[in-house]
Amino acid sequence: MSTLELREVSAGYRDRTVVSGVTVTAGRGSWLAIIGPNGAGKSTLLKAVAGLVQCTGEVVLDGRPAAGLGHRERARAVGYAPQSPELPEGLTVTDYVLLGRTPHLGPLARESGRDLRIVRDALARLDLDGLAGRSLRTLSGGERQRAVLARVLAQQAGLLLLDEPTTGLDIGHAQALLDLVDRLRRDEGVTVVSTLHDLTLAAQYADQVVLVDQGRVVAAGVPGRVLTPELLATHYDARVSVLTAPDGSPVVAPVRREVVAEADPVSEATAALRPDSTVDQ
Ligand SMILES: Nc1ncnc2c1ncn2[C@@H]1O[C@H](COP(=O)(O)OP(=O)(O)OP(=O)(O)O)[C@@H](O)[C@H]1O
Repeated sequence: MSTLELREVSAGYRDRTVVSGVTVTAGRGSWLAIIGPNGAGKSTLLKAVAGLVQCTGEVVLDGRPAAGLGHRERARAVGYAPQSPELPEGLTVTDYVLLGRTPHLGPLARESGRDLRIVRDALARLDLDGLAGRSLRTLSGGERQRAVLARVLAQQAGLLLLDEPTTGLDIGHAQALLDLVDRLRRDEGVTVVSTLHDLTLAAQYADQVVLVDQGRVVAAGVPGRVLTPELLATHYDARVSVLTAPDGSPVVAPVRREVVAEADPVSEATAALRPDSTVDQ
């Protein structure tokens, strides 16, 4: 299982750097949540760890520079679930989840009984056994999202990179998924790095939160240190209160802008026409 260290990692696209100088460590079995406003560079940072965008600095897995790992070795070590995956056409859910076993297959690339058992287990864990034979194309958004996560689980990597894993999931499936990932890290020491827009969920599941704005880490630490009304106002331009859940974790509650009642000329005119609107002198 994996410890992840990022040392001064910068990454981007063509000539544009969108992540700059990120240094952070996620210990074995820990959960690191990357938060930040839209376009801050969260997905790009995950892609840099997955080896999908060019980056400078060092990505170190269990003390070994990831750049030195072969393609299959890196795929066995790192499971990545993108935010908006492009799903291959014409595959059933089972065939798709089997793709997660690709880095483990032998030279003849035939899956074994063990691979099939792992796939069935991943499908069951994500409540997909009833959809195993369905074409991917016919799944709802939330079902597709769960299929993507089942593929990543079937990969059995020591480091999971989950980009907005609860997108499109109802609250029950979102909780079930985060609970499942939480069990994996507690029972099997899997290390989790996820982006999460739901800051309350980030506070509940992550033991370390990193706030990224314009590609740079602007705050990091335990959820209670990072999820403050001041930091969220500065970096998200958001009005929030931070409450405390019964288990002591922070709950980030948006605060609606106060609506100042304005005189409504149309209702005033209508009221004036009603017979009972005349005021006794
Ligand atoms: N393939 C790409 N080519 C060029 N620029 C890109 C590409 N992908 C992302 N960007 C740009 O990089 C910046 C960071 O994008 P990124 O997707 O990492 O942000 P994010 O924090 O994950 O945002 P969100 O919360 O909206 O998902 C954005 O300005 C985005 O437009």
